[in-house]
Amino acid sequence: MASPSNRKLTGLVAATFTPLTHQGEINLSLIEPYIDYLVENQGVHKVFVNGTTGEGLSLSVDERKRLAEEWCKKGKSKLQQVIVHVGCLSLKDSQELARHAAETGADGIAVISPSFFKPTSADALRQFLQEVAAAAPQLPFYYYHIPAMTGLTLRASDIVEGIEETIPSFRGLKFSSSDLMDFGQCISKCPSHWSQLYGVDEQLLGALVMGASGAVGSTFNYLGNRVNSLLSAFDEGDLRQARTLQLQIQDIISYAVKQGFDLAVNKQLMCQVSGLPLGPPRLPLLPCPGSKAQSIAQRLQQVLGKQKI
Ligand SMILES: CC(=O)N[C@@H]([C@@H](O)[C@H](O)[C@H](O)CO)[C@@H](O)CC(=O)C(=O)O
Repeated sequence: MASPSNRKLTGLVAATFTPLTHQGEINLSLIEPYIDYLVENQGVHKVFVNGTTGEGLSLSVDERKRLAEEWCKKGKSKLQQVIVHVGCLSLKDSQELARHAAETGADGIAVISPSFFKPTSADALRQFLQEVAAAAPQLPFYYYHIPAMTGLTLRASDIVEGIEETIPSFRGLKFSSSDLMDFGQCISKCPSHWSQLYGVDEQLLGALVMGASGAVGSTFNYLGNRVNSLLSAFDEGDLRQARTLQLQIQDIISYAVKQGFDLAVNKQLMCQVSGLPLGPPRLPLLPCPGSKAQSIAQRLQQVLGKQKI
C-alpha cells in the first residue's frame, strides 16, 4: 500500500465479514484466501474491515487489532487500500485502535458514533471524533454515518460542517442511510478532496447522481463485478445500463429481504457464493439456516445469469 495521505478513496470498497470458527474464535487463516477471492473473483481492491458487516462492535479490542494486522499484512501487495473501522463505545478503546491502525499500516480509519450514551449534539460527536483522529493524525479519517444501527438522530450534514477545522486529517464520510437529501447536503458542503462514500447498496445509483465518489457495502463481497459495471456505466454516462444493473441488484436484495435478510443471512450467503467457510456470526446473532442462503444464492444466479459473479 502506497502513502495514504494523497490518495482519495473512490470507487468500490467491500465491507468485509469476519471469519469465525465454529467455536466462535476469529479465524485469521481465512483472510488471505478471502482477499484472493475478492481480487480475483469480484474485482474488489479496497476493503473496509471491522465495520458493521465485520461485526466490529461484537469483537474485543485485541481481536480487532489482530484482524486489522492480518488484513493489512496479507493485503499489502494485493489490495489498494485497507480502511479500518475503529469506532467503539469507549473513547479510549477507539484511540487505542486508531494508534494501532497507524502502526499496522492501514490506509485510513473510520469511526461510527457511540450508540449507548449517544452524543446529543453535532458538536459533541465532533469532539469525540476529534479525540480519536488525534490519536492517528497521519491517517485519513472518515466519519461513518449509519443511523439505523446507532440510533443517532443527528444529520450527517450538520456533523461534517466545519469539521476540518478541528480534524485536519478528515477526508470524508461513509454514509449508510437512505436520506439522500442529507447526503446531498453533505456533498454540497464538502470540499472536493473529501470522499463521499455511499453505503446503501440497493440505491447506489441515486447516490451517484447526487455526487457520491464511491461506495462501501456488504453485498460487494459477492456482487463486486456487477457493481463495478454499474460504476463504469455511470462514469461513461450510460444511465440506461447503470439503471439496469441497479435494478438487478435491487431484485436480489429485495428477494433476500423477503427471506429475512440480516447479517447472519448475508454472511451465510457469502459462504455459499464464495465457497469460503467464514463461519457463523457471533452471538447475539444466530446462525442462519443454510437453506435460506441457498435460496438467495439461487436467485442471485438467476438474475446474474451465467456471467461471473
Ligand atoms: C446496515 C448494513 O449492514 N448496511 C450495509 C449495506 O451494505 C447493506 O448490507 C446493503 O445495502 C443491503 O441492505 C453497509 O452499509 C454496512 C457497511 O458498509 C459496513 O459493514 O461497515
